Amino acid sequence: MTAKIFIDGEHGTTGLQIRTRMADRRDVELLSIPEAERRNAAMREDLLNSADIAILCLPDEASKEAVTMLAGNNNVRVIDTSTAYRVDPNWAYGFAELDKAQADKIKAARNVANPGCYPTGAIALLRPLRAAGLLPDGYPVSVNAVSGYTGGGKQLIGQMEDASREDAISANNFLYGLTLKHKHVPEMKEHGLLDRAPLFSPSVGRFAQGMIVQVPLFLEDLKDGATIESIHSALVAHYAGQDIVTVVPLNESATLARVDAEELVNTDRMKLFVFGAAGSPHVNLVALLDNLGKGASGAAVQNMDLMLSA
Ligand SMILES: NC(=O)C1=CN([C@@H]2O[C@H](COP(=O)(O)OP(=O)(O)OC[C@H]3O[C@@H](n4cnc5c(N)ncnc54)[C@H](OP(=O)(O)O)[C@@H]3O)[C@@H](O)[C@H]2O)C=CC1
Ligand SMILES: CC(=O)N[C@@H](CCC(=O)OP(=O)(O)O)C(=O)O
Repeated sequence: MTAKIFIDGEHGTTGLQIRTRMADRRDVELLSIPEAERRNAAMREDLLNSADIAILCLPDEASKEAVTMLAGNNNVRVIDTSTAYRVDPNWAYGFAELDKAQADKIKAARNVANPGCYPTGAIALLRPLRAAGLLPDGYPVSVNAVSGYTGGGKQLIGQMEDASREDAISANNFLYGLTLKHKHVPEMKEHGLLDRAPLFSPSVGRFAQGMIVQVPLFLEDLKDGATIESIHSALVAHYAGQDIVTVVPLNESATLARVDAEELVNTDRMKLFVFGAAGSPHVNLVALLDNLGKGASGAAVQNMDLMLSA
């Protein structure tokens, strides 16, 4: 039996990429809304309630509205790509590699909150170190990141690509979130198992897709005896047995002169690096991903596949 999938927001950036990923699939039937009707609430409600899985690719408020439209219908499972439910205990967090039990939680879940792009990188780096006891309580975590401009959806894409717009952005690289209150901070804290909110500073570059997330650490403030090798080993052990998140060997990362934010564009994978010289007091943890791949649409399709495999 083919599963019926409705992508609410299918004509937006994340929705379109999910549609593209499903284009050749015979095991799913895509229910579709014409672009001109994308905000037609009655049509959306009808399609949402006709699906086996609804994938919400909408702003937070519209996602909440969609969930309300599904109230009382126990037949529809939901994957939400917005920020609305990512720290809600009633929703499974859609990062399958979070720990050994998470993929099964997603398989069995009625509602799945797809992770944010930046948190995917940050949590991937931090959670294994917290779980292994290497990152002590109270450690002041900083997360610095750069995203391709598609991370800001249709609005930012227009501002970056159409110089004739009144609100066009001419910068090639800019910092934002300057109040340090980005909507992804609670999610990083919760699923990174942190006891203090991380200091998160995001930025955007003039490239469409791609992302680098950095977490610099001072070894002398970690658990006694923590080294670049023990940190790397904790990541390797955590991600053993799957092929979506790769931990780059230390001898390989030691030879690199640079990390290209676009290296994994149009893939659904993520690479993790541990940089630093032997004997140095500092390490820099780095996650490399496509903000629209493992950071959004690729993860949504991975979660859908897990749910369909239940
Ligand atoms: N882009 C990325 O890298 C990532 C995005 N996300 C999340 O995915 C969600 C979608 O983002 P993104 O695809 O980037 O955004 P876009 O703005 O590109 O697309 C959103 C789509 O939703 C539609 N929409 C907006 N409001 C409503 C509404 N009330 N009813 C029906 N449709 C509506 C928009 O229509 P219209 O054109 O009329 O505005 C548009 O088609 C957001 O929650 C975002 O935070 C998550 C991870 C990464
Ligand atoms: C470059 C850019 O603007 N990025 C977005 C985050 C993109 C994303 O991950 O969306 P979610 O919030 O749904 O996770 C931002 O900082 O608001």
